[in-house]
Parts: sequence; structure tokens; C-alpha cells
Amino acid sequence: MGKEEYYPLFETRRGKGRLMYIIFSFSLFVGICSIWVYRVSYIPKKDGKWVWIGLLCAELWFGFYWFLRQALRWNPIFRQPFPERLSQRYGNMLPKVDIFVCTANPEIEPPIMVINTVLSVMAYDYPTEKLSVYLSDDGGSDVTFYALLEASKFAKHWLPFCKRFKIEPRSPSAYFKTLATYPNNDAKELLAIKRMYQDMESRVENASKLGKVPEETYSKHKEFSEWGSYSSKRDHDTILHILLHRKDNARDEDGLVMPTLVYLAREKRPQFHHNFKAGAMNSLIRVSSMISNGKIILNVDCDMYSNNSQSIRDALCFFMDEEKGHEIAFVQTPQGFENITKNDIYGGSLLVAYEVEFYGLDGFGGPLYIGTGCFHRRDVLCGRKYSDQCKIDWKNVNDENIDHMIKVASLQELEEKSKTLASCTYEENTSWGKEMGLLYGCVVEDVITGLSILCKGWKSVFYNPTRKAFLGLSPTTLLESLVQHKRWSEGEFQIVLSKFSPIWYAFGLISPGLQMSYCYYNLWALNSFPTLYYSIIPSLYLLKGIPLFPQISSPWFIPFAYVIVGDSIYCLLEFLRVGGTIKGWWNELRMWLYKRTSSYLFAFVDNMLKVFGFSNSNFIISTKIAEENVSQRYEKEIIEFGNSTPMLTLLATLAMLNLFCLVGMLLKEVVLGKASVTLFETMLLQVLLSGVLVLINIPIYQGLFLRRDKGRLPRSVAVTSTTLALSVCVLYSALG
Ligand SMILES: O=c1ccn([C@@H]2O[C@H](COP(=O)(O)OP(=O)(O)O[C@H]3O[C@H](CO)[C@@H](O)[C@H](O)[C@H]3O)[C@@H](O)[C@H]2O)c(=O)[nH]1
Ligand SMILES: [Mn+2]
Repeated sequence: MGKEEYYPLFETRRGKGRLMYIIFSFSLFVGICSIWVYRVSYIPKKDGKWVWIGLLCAELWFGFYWFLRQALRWNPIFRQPFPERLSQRYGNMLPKVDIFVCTANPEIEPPIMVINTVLSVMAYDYPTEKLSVYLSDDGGSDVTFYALLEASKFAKHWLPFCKRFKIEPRSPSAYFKTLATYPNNDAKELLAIKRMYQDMESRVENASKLGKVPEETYSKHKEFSEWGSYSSKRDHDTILHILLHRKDNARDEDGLVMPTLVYLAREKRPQFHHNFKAGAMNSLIRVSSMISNGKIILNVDCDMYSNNSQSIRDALCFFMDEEKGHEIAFVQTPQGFENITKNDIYGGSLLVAYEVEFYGLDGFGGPLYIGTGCFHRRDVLCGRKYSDQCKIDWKNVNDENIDHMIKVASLQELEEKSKTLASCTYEENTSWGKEMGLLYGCVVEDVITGLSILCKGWKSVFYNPTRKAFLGLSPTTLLESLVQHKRWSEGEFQIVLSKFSPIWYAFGLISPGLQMSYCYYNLWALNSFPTLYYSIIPSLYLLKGIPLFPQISSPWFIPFAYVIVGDSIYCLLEFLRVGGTIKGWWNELRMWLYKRTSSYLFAFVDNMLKVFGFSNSNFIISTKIAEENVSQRYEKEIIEFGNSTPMLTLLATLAMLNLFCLVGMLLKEVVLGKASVTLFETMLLQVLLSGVLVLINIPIYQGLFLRRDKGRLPRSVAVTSTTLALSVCVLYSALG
């Protein structure tokens, strides 16, 4: 026919078993409706009317939220890129890729970890002259700069080593850790590079420990003089250095060109809000546009090292596909964690989200941008709307980039010119943070930015390679995990209230299924109220001996039993199917409860305080280090609670309350000698609910009263929670 046959660069497959799922989910829906009908038709005339209405509201919410969740399971799709076709078709006409690594605090994000991430992304299997790596240091730390300087030297040996032996992963520290389990390649070279790494590691760690760069290095490199005029982390000039660049003839030990490597600490002034990571990213977008201007941007957190050297090529298959590529704004990979235990005590792996829900989001063309492990098209990130003109002629973009390079005379000149782009005043009276770049004012800048991009007509893609693309660190204490979830749920809820709300703004701009899916995430915080209600009121009424649910002989018992059992079994099976364990699921259930009753509640309250102008939201950076004994307990799956805080006190109080109610009820039974059979007959659901809550809380009771190690709950929490729970029980019994 004269027309060349077209081979797509990626393939999309639909998930199986949809019909079965729809039938099952419809049956649950009928069950949920029956529960509503029961609640409405049996509202007591006087006593307990409001308690009953409260339950109705909770059940309405649970039903509605369950309905939102369905959208994420209706239409899962799976993606498969074909990187060999990419190489065949484009040869070495591949686009430039700019990689942004963000770090913000050398104390809780150790510089050695940061440079391991940097080294891993410098070592991608990709033409080095097209790769530029930028480190944004919001901590403005000379130690981090020193570490990067060390990394730039080590890279000259590390990159050839990676390529010669095709090793994975390419983060040196992660690679050396795997050696215990895999046979070595060339032992001599390996030993040499390992020794070199260890030397560097000890230099960097020493500097971190002392908080000071070695004297001789300081005097040898003039760059450090910039820290001379530096007053504080929150008040300093822009510090920008190009450590490796073609113009400087930066080559590795084999004589190959090195990737460009840039250090940036954007200007910070107390009178300008720095907008956390979003601000850092926007500075990087501008600065990199001057230095390398790659069409594709990869964004990773400083703890998310590349675990797969092929990721860039995989991602490009999506963007560069001739038929569908031009609609795609970003390609998100799942957050994987290096330190997750098999049974994942803090639910940090987000297993179901990344192994089920994101495929569902992809079915609607809109996976979330989750801030790390995400490839973007630069023009879209800069605010471009989708139109037919957005098609990139990939075969011709390179020339344009090279032109761009020739314009500047020297590297110094390039540095000076780029610096101005990272100043505080640069964004004044511009649409940066509003229409361009990452959006400001939301602590999940990633999700809101992703949503705003989808609203401009673009699509996003979720790609989950067999060998995880990136691995990071998940919190190792319960409190940290709760604080992280608080930040997330607070940010998600800010989106509902923001200009870009999926409820009204997105209406008509994205598909209804996608709107529902975003709402499912954005409305996390609201779950706190019905969950608190459900975990307090039925227990207290159990203590009083007043039934709130149909008794076992009533036909209304059936929908309750069906919905509870059906949904639990479904969730369990789903969890097992994606590689979880039964114990992991039980832990997940615990975290589900704890997140809802603490993180989400505090997130909601803080949001309201913000709406009424009483406070500003803050971005609390998660710690990426753990003391030796803390990580040991984490490995053993023993919960590390953390300091005494209102969040933990609340959880402990709820746990004690349920224990008192259950035990109190049983004691009453024994003392009063009522026939227990009737009680279990009339109040089975309430007994079960309290019983399950007590079972879930066993680690809390242990942490309060039985454990002796440092990871236990603080004494003060034990006293406060017991007193509070006891008073509530006594008061409630007395009043009723
Ligand atoms: O003022 C700041 C604060 C944070 N960061 C960086 O942002 C990243 C994420 O911070 P972290 O404390 O690790 O938060 P996580 O909860 O693990 O991060 C998830 O959630 C964030 C939104 O809440 C996203 O920004 C992240 O990309 C996403 O991985 C880290 O690299 C930080 O160095 C900055 O650059 N500047
Ligand atoms: Mn993180």
C-alpha cells in the first residue's frame, strides 16, 4: 500500500474480570441501600433519636465513599512500552532529559543518601551528553555541596563501572548492599570501586557529623566562599554551581562525556514565602531552561534512587509514540520503598493504591502526579494547554537545543545568567505558582499540579515496571507515618477547597469517573468523623446495654452482615492478589483506623483553622534516618510509637475506651448474671465491633503497659489516656 506499517511504542491492555466485579459491587450496593432503609425506618421516636441519626449520617458517608472507591476499580488498564522500537526508530535522536533531585535538610536527609540518589540518576542507560542532573538544596548547606562535589569526582569512575558491568541498581550504596546476595562480577575492579566509594562515604559522613567541610577542601574550592556571606538557611543569596559540563570538557575515566551536574540553592529571604518543594521545583524549571532546556523533566525526591537504568527509555516510549504520545503530559511510576517489611506495619507501601487504584486512574487517563518518580513534558509543566499544535517533532528538537547552548560564552556567564532565575523577586507579578510550574498554597503541590494539568486537556500515564523504577524510604515510626498522612490528607482536602476543586472546577474538563477518583483521595480527611463516631458510640452503648444494630434474628441483620463480610473479604483478597500477606492486611487495617482517627482529624481541623485565617499550613519533612535500635524494632515489626503528642494520646484514649467498654460489659454480665446468650443475640454486631477494635489495638495496650523498650508509648500518654477513657465511660454510664 506504500504506507509504512506502524508499530506503536507502547501497548495498553485492559484488565480482566470486570463483569464479575460489577455484579459483585452491585450486590454490595443493594446491601448498602438496605442498611440506609433500615436506619431511616427505625429512627426511635424519643430516646436515642440523635444517636441513631448520627449512625445514619455515618453510614450514608461510608456508602457514598465506598461508591467513590468503585470508580478506581471499574476500568483498570496496564501499559507495556517497547524500548527496542524506540531505539530502532530514533537511533541517537533522543531528546534531552533534565533530572531534578530535591533536598531540604541535611540533618534528616543525610548528604550521603542524597548523592547516592544523584549518582543513580547520572548513571542511567542514556546518552550522557543529553542528561542533566540538578540538585536543589533548600537546606542551602555547604556540607551537601561538598558531598555533591565528591560525587562529581566519584562519578567519573562509577559511571563507566556501571556501564561496563551493566549493574543494577546504580545507587552505589544500594548496589553494594545487594552484593551479599549476588555473585560478584570482576572482583578486582569491584574491590577498587568499592574502596573508592567507602573512602568517599567516610569523608562525607564525617563532614555531616561535624556539620563542617574539611579545611583544605574549603580553601581549594573557591565555590565555598559563597557560604562566607551566608547568614542563615532562611536568608541567603542564590548559590548556583555547574559542577560538570561539556564546555568544561568533563569526561569520565574512559574519556566519555559526563552528564551535566548542577547544584542550586535558590535565594531565600524571610520576607518571601519559599513555597516549599513547589518553590524549589519552579526555580529548577527556570534555571534548567537556561542551562540544558531538556524537553523532558524527571522529578525525584532525594531518597528515591533509580533502581532501574532503563526507566528513561521506558518513559520516552509513551511521550514519543506517534499516535498517542502527544496527548501525554506526564508518566508516573509508583513509589516503591526499600525499607518496607513484608508485613508493612505502617501501611507505608500503599500497596493497593499503586497496584490497583492507579491502574484504575489510568483507565480514565489521569493517574495522580505524586511528586517523585514522575516524567513530565517541560512545556506542559510550564502551563501549556492541550491542543492539536502540541505535537512535538521529536526528530528535530535536538538542533534547537544545541542552538540554545551556543549563545552563552562561558560557564561563568551561564551561571550568572541562570542565578537571576532563582531569585526571590523573579516570580513577583508572574503566573508562576498560579498557572505556570508547580502550584503554590497546597502541601500536596504534586497532586494539585497534576490535576490542573489534566484539566487543561492532557492525559497522564501510570507505568509500573516489573523491576521497580525508584526506591525510597518510608517512615520507621508510627508518629512519623501519621504526621506524613496528616500532611497528605490536609493537602488533599485543600484541593477540594481550592480553585482547582475536582468537584466544581474540574466539572466538564475531566471525565466523571476521574472526578470521582480524585474526590476519593481529596476527601480523605472527612472520613475521620464517621470513623470516630463508629468507634466510640456503639461501644459506649454496649456498655449501657442498648442495642444500635438489628439483632441476629431480624432480617435486617442480613445486609449488615453481607456488607461487612463481603467488603472485608473483597479487600483481603485484593490485598493478597497484589502480593500482600494476611498479617500485612491486618496491619493495614490498623493503619486505616489510626490514620482516620488521628491524621485525618488533625488535618481537617488545621484546614479549618487555615480557612478562618488562624494558621498557615506547614510542610513537615519526613526523616530519612533511623537510629539503630529503631530500625531493628521496625524490622521485627514492633511498632515504634514516638514522642508524646496529641495524636498518640488520642489513639491511646480510643483504644482504652474500647477496652473499658468491652470489659465493663462482660463484667456486668458476670456480676448481674444475665443470660449472656440473649446479649449476644441482641447485640452481636456491637460486641463484634468493640471486639475487633480491641484486637486491632493490642499493640497499643502492649505499648502502654507491657513493653519496656524505648519504642513504647510514653508514660504520660498512659496516664492521660486511661484517665480520659475512664472518665468518659463513667460519665456516660452515669448520665444515661
Ligand atoms: O521546603 C521543602 C520541603 C521539602 N522538599 C523536598 O520535598 C521532598 C519530599 O519531602 P518528604 O518529606 O520526603 O515528603 P514525602 O511525604 O515523603 O513526599 C511525598 O509527598 C510530598 C507532598 O506532600 C511530595 O512533595 C513528594 O514528592 C512525595 O514523595 C524531599 O525530597 C524534600 O527534600 C523541598 O525541596 N523543600
Ligand atoms: Mn519522602
